[in-house]
Amino acid sequence: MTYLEPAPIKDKENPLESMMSRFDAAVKILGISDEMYNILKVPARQVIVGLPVTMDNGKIEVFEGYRVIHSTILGPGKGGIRLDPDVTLDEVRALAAWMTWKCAVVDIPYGGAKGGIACNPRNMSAGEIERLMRAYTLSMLDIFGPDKDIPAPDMGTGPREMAWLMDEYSKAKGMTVQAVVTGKPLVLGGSLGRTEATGRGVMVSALSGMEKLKLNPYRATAAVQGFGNVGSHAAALLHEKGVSITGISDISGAYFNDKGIDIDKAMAYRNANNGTLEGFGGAEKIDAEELLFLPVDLLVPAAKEDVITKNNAGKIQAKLIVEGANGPTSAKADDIINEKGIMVVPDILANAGGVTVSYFEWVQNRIGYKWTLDRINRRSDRAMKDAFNNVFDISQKHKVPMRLAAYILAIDKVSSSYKFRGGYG
Ligand SMILES: NC(=O)C1=CN([C@@H]2O[C@H](COP(=O)(O)OP(=O)(O)OC[C@H]3O[C@@H](n4cnc5c(N)ncnc54)[C@H](OP(=O)(O)O)[C@@H]3O)[C@@H](O)[C@H]2O)C=CC1
Ligand SMILES: O=C(O)CCC(=O)C(=O)O
Repeated sequence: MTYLEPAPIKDKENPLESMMSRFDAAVKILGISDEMYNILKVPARQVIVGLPVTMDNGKIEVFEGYRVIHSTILGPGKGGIRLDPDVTLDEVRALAAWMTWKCAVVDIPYGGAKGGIACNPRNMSAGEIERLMRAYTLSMLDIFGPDKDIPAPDMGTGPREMAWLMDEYSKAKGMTVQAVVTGKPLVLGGSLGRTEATGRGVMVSALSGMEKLKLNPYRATAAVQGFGNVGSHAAALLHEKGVSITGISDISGAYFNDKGIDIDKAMAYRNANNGTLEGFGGAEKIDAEELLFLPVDLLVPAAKEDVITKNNAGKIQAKLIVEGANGPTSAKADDIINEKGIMVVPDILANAGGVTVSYFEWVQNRIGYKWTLDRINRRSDRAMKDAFNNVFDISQKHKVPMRLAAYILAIDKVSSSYKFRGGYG
């Protein structure tokens, strides 16, 4: 085959390599042409910007920001913005491609995009973050747009940052443009249910997986890595469905209680404690990585990518892994996990509840109407359940794990849409 070479990769387990390795495997099963392979592989647009920001001490610091639009074949680019010191262009490229596949898996009319700024929001004041977000938005004025590319929250960002983005974009355009961004505060056109949406989709995926494995949620135990937007809501909603959450973690470490952790208490503690679980008294503090190896039925990695690797996958005891984070399992760990017979509901399916409700937010902004929470939850639960069943059926048909099945579904959909549209230039 005459495939374009991927960008040089220093770290052998980086997320772009992991994404490409699954993409390659699915492409082989689908028998996609070399030309289509290259069309789907190379991002449609990659933007790198320098962002000078006046810090509180009066000095100017320059941050590097990225936006990658992987594909607009199914619709406008869609994907969150990440603030994290580890952000790199390769990471954003992988995350953007995952958005393309994710939107195709849950059947929403979007392409895939992602943004990131290399910075440490934990060490920045609200004012510094606001100036950074506004600078980023101004530098992306020609990229963003309700019909072009619609950002949303990801690690390190939430409704507050989306409000600043909407405001800056709207001022530059001379009118209020709600639909340019999703995950906004409710008063600015945010949607009911968006805050919990990703965690809720994780819960629906976990219950669907448990059903296939004949695990009773009322007798099941779970460990959740990451206690931010995705992890904390996933833990709370699983707890509500009867699952005993025996392990949780954030950057401060991991916390274990074999009788089950009171998740409401943990959330209240974190909210009152500057966003961290440090010092949480409802559980014993254990080594952070040990959380992955706890004797639980369900493991939900909901922090960041490449936490499950070839070096530690062998120690996982869970029967079911539901990926709340994007790319938490490196491609090199897949075989080990598959050999152990662990069922994995992959990221591009399991965490798609967030973008699904983002899509509902965008629809509501465009029709100028608000839906009830009940309507939103029913529709997103159904979208998640349908997507789970579609992926499960493909995995049975091709006798492949759920991850590969999800890529097959997505790549088939995007490539056939491209063929119908034509216009190869
Ligand atoms: N927000 C969304 O709607 C969606 C998010 N995702 C993905 O889910 C993941 C989490 O995102 P989100 O919840 O929004 O991000 P948040 O920033 O809200 O939360 C991230 C959480 O992970 C914790 N964390 C970071 N590094 C580690 C580590 N090494 N070990 C344990 N915990 C760690 C953070 O701890 P601390 O707070 O102490 O820093 C925090 O609790 C990301 O992969 C994101 O791409 C996917 C789909 C949608
Ligand atoms: O809500 C969205 O539009 C995107 C969320 C996101 O970044 C993701 O699913 O990884």
